[in-house]
Amino acid sequence: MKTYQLRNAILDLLIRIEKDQSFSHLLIDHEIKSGQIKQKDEGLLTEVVYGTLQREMTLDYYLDSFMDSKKKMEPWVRILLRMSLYQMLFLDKVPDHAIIHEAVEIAKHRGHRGIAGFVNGVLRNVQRNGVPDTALIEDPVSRISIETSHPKWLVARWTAQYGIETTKAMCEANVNKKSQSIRIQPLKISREEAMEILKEQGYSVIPSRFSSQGIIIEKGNILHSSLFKDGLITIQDQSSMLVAEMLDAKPSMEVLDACSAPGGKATHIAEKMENQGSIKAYDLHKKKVNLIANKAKSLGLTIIDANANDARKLHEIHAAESFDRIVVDAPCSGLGVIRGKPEIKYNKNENDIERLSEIQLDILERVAPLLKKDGLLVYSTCTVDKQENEQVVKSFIESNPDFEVDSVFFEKLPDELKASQGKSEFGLQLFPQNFDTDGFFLTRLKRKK
Ligand SMILES: C[S@@+](CC[C@H](N)C(=O)[O-])C[C@H]1O[C@@H](n2cnc3c(N)ncnc32)[C@H](O)[C@@H]1O
Repeated sequence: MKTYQLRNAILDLLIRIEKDQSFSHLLIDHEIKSGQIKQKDEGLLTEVVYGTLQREMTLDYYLDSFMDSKKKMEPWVRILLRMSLYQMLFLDKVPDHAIIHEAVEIAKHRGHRGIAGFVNGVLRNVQRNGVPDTALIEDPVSRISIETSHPKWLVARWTAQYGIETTKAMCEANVNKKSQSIRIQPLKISREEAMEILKEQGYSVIPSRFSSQGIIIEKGNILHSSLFKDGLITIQDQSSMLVAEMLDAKPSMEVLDACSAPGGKATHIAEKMENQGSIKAYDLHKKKVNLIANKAKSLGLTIIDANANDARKLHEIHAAESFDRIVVDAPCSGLGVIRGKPEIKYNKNENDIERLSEIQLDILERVAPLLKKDGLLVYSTCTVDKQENEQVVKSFIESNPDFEVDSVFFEKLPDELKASQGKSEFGLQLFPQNFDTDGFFLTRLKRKK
């Protein structure tokens, strides 16, 4: 694919993401799987699409200093300017003059000579004069907001919860790359064998410190590995692997996964149970239930029974005290996975957090009676917001005195997490800046005897 066509494809993707409010990672995966993009171009496509989205507010701040903000502009022209500027400022793969030349060509074909001239003018201006110095923004919250492209309300909220230094580190981590991680299917392959094969296939890999099944991919796109195609591994963030590690489900146990799709944690738990016992997996959305069944099938796991249902209604079909283990991997704002899904930071608001925290508590309250006495329940989210995490657990414990945060949970954590900044009496908060993981919260509750 010529670079001009590649950049046109990138522009198309960015336009679709903005117009349809689509998830970037799904569209990128779809584009790559469509076979339209050469393997050698995948890296650049992914980098420019993610990078442009990640840095959108910063790029707009720069662009607005070169343009009359009242000038009406078609949305695709701004997106073209953003992606060109992103490449000029944050990538050193292509010289500026080539980036500007291609942007002008695209503008000419999509629009007309006038637009091409405008695009040329703005980008040449940046090339000549550089961009404004954000260090001059005095208010620290506004500065972090512009420099790391996070909405101001979010920076202010995190600052109130964690302080300015942690917030700055978190926002900076969110605009930088994270390594991919995978989990082996231990009933089919050992971690050592998988790592050997991956090295032979040209990947750079290291073992995860958080799960004996985890491998971190430092270089290479795992979607192309035969291990993935053969169902020997599954893609999962290291933080998510902690859920099954901490659930401590044994073969032959009865397990409930109340919010299960697409089945990342349910399949991990089934592997830990050596595919013996039973896992009842539910998700509110019917069409997502297939994802659980397909994932289980591809990994050769048969103990997962996946069905559509509302976690808040499971007491209608399951008797009280019928499960040894329960997982509530709750629907959440996703503010911990901004690195992989940058649109989240622009689309979510404080009302969403409020609404979600009520749903999370409701799910916990309704599912909890299904746990046997002395049983364990893991509550987790992929967000860093205290209201969805610590606050939910605190409220739950206050109104359910037969449950307590299990002290053994803290003893079982990997050593470096035991001493980590995110530990509190309610559980463990992982931040994206600390261990190359997603932002993730988990805790383990025990039902007293
Ligand atoms: C964080 S995701 C779960 C991820 C999954 N545990 C995994 O590891 O692959 C939360 C899931 O909860 C589902 N959900 C939302 N509200 C629900 C409800 N009231 N009952 C059951 N599932 C719900 C969503 O459809 C979503 O798939």
